[in-house]
Amino acid sequence: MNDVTLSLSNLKKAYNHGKPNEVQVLHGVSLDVGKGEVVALVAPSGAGKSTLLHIAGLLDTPDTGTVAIGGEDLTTLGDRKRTAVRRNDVGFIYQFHHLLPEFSALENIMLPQLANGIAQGVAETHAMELLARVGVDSRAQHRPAALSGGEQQRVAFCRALANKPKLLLADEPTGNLDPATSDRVFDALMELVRASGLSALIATHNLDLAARMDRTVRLEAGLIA
Ligand SMILES: Nc1ncnc2c1ncn2[C@@H]1O[C@H](COP(=O)(O)OP(=O)(O)OP(=O)(O)O)[C@@H](O)[C@H]1O
Repeated sequence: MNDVTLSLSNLKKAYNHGKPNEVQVLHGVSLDVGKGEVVALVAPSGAGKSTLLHIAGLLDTPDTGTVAIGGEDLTTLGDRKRTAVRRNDVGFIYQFHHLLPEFSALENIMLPQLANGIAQGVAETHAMELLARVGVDSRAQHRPAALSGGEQQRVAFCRALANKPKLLLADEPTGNLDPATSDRVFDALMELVRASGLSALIATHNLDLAARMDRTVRLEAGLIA
C-alpha cells in the first residue's frame, strides 16, 4: 500500500535471550504511519520506546514481526540494503543533537548529502534552504559549540532531513530544552515536516506536543494500548 509509509507488524523483541535476566520488551507491536502523517509515540519510561524506534529505523532487528517502509518489507534484507534504506529513506533525531563538533552548522547538513554523492554546490544550497526554514541561516558558519541548545537542535533537524527521507523518527527531539524553547523549536520541526510532506513517528513525554501531531499512540508494557 503506497499510502502507508511505515508499517510495523507484530514486532516482538527480548534482550538477554535465554538468560536469567531475559527481558521481553516488545510483545507484538503493530503500527502504521500514513503518508504525510505525524504520529506521537507516548510511553512511560522503560516501555520500549527507544527499542521500537531503533527497530523501525533499521538500527536493530526484531525477534519476530516485520518492518516495511514505503511498502517494502525490509525485515529480511541484507545489511547492505538496510544501510542504504537507512541512509536514503529514514531521518533520525535524538534528544541530544549529536552534531559533529569540528564542522560548521552548514557542513553538518552538507555531509550526509555529500556521502550520498550529491554535488557540493547543490548540497550547500539545499543546506542553506533548510537552515533558513528553521531560522538559523544567519548561524550557518558557526560550529555547534557556538550555537544555543535550541539552535543546535534545529540544525540537527535539518541534518535529519538533508537527504529527503520518506520517514522521520525522533526520540524526544526537544526533550533537552527548557519548556519555552522546546515549544518554539517543536514548531520549527513541525513546519519543516509539513513543508516536506514527510511521515513522522515522534516520541515525546510532553502531551501538549503530542496534541499538535495528527494522532497519538501509547506504548504500554510492550504493546500499543
Ligand atoms: N541492550 C539491552 N540489554 C538489556 N536490556 C535492555 C537493553 N536495552 C534496553 N533494555 C531494557 O529494555 C527495556 C526498554 O528499554 P528502552 O530503552 O526501549 O525503553 P524506553 O521506553 O525508551 O525508556 P526511556 O523512556 O526511559 O528511554 C528497559 O527495561 C531496558 O532496561
